[in-house]
Amino acid sequence: MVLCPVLGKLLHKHVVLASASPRRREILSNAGLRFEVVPSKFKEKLNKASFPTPYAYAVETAKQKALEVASRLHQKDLRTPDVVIGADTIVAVSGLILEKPVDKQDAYRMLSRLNGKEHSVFTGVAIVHCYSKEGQLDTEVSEFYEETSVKFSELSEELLWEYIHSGEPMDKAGGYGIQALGGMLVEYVRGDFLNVVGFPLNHFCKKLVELYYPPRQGDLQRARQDSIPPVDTFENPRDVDGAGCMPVQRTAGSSKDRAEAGTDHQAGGTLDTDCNRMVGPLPPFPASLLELVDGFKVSKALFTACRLKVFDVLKGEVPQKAEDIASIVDISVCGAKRLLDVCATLGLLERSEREMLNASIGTHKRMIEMRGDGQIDENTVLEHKVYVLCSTSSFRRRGGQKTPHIQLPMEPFPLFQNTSLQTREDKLQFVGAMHSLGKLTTRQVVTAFDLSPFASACDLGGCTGALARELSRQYPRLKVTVVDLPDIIEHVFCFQRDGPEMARVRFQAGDFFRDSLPKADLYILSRVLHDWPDDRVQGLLSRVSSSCRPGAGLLLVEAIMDSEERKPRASLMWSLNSLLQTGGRDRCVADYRALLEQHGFGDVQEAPAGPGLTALLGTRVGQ
Ligand SMILES: Cc1cn([C@@H]2O[C@H](COP(=O)(O)OP(=O)(O)OP(=O)(O)O)[C@@H](O)[C@H]2O)c(=O)[nH]c1=O
Repeated sequence: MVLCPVLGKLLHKHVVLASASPRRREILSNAGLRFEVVPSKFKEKLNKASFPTPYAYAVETAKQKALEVASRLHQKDLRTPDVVIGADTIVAVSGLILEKPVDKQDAYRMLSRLNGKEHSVFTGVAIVHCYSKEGQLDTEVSEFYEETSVKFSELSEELLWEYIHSGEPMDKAGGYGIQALGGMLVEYVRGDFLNVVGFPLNHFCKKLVELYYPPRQGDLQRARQDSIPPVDTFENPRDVDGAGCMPVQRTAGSSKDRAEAGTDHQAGGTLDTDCNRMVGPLPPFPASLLELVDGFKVSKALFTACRLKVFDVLKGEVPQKAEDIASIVDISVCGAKRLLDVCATLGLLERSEREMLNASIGTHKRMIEMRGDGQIDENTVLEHKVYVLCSTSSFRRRGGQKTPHIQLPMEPFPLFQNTSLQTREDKLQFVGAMHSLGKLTTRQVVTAFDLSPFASACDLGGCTGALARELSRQYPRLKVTVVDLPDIIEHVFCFQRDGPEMARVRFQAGDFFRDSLPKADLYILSRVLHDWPDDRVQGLLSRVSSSCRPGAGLLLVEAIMDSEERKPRASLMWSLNSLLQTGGRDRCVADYRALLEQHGFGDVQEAPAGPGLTALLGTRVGQ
């Protein structure tokens, strides 16, 4: 159903309907929108004569209603909503604007004017997005109106009075309610019926599409004027979590469990009767695609090594140590080791013991240097933000000091403070990339161990909830809390479609280094620790450990290197990446085991968790 994802955009937002109209409430809740009702106190007394058209008046009134509620909630209750919806319905006939009648005589005057004539019903709507910036309310208002033509039959005086005495006209614009007794007065309607009732739902959905899925150039030509455009700009609906399309072959589980697990009509595979988990074929892992995606990092590493003149340093026959190379080319030892590791894996350098030898790239070096030396516009050729980060300067010591480690801002993870992730589009692209990457291995990660003994889980740094959704799907009794930075949680609605399994998933915006952690039986740190240097990892694990009761679990998932000698290329590239972005580093299994044990987790088990990933599960021992 195409409309669902549009309203789904508001799913994880605090939406307020600034209206006392029971009709508006019904129309929107019937459509599946979740919202709070806070009637507006704005007095509908704008000077009608000052508006060029009746609909301009309705739109302005709708806007003022919504803004009044937004600022009241912000000031008094200190709970700034994300979105406030305001609406105003008026009837326009022969240049006159009719609102709600003040008494029966007024209703009679209105109905008499409409008698036997065609009139217009306008509803103005304002969608106000609210942001709290340093205690101040900031708003972005989107507004529109819808017009519907309504024709009344010739009605007798007796009928009009009978209708007025029914009481129905009193709280309705123009003095009638088309959805009830007033329907008998109407000969025909041209346009959106719900617009007359009080809320133009169809236009509202189109507006949301416009706001949340701005059309791309090509789409504009394809989209028909009167249609709701396709809404899968971010993801193909088939690809949206919970929208798997393989038929279910069920072997066990009550219908309640199935409903809770969201397996009906949705996920592929079968239920494993032992632990209620879904089993079944996994989609193929796009290894070669990922290699292509990472291709730019490989060439960037090569260019960087060229520009730093690493190959010149190594052109003699004498092998050199990473420490010496670092000193000659003036980069940190840590950065040099990783860069040299990558070069060795790429066959650009030969390694002997802990030293490096030049390989045979000499004759091609000029060409490589030219390509890597400003001839390519990094921003235009490869619009990947990490690419820009991987510049030579990132490897250089800051301020000429001999620091043992590259210094980068790390308080907190500078995700959206990063200059390359400033616009909403950039952020969405980044969060989308993390979401898609995470989704590739969620099934393997959550089934690496049987997690059914746990009743609650907390996925720290769980991003858009891809893993949480799979956990909930696989373990129908598990309640999952996802903790991530507000900048990420804000975008969850773009990537998560509502579904039964999401009913047991909760999102908590916060910084896991600082804010208190939710209580849970199982904590998960999936592909988190490699992003951080040792002191931060120690701090985080100690916080997790003190939140755990004895018997609680800690699941670590990482692209763990086999050993110092056998490092898969992907791990090395990630290692370089996390060094440049957050100062993190890769660790081997023994390192992670030691970390778990040091923080009170025993009985550490190890299992593969998808291509290149290893999962470690430790159990908190008694204090
Ligand atoms: C023509 C027509 C109107 N209405 C109702 O008329 C009120 C308009 O007044 P409003 O000022 O836009 O809204 P309100 O009810 O005062 O609520 P609020 O949004 O708080 O100002 C709304 O209720 C509408 O449904 C019907 O129920 N059926 C109809 O056929």
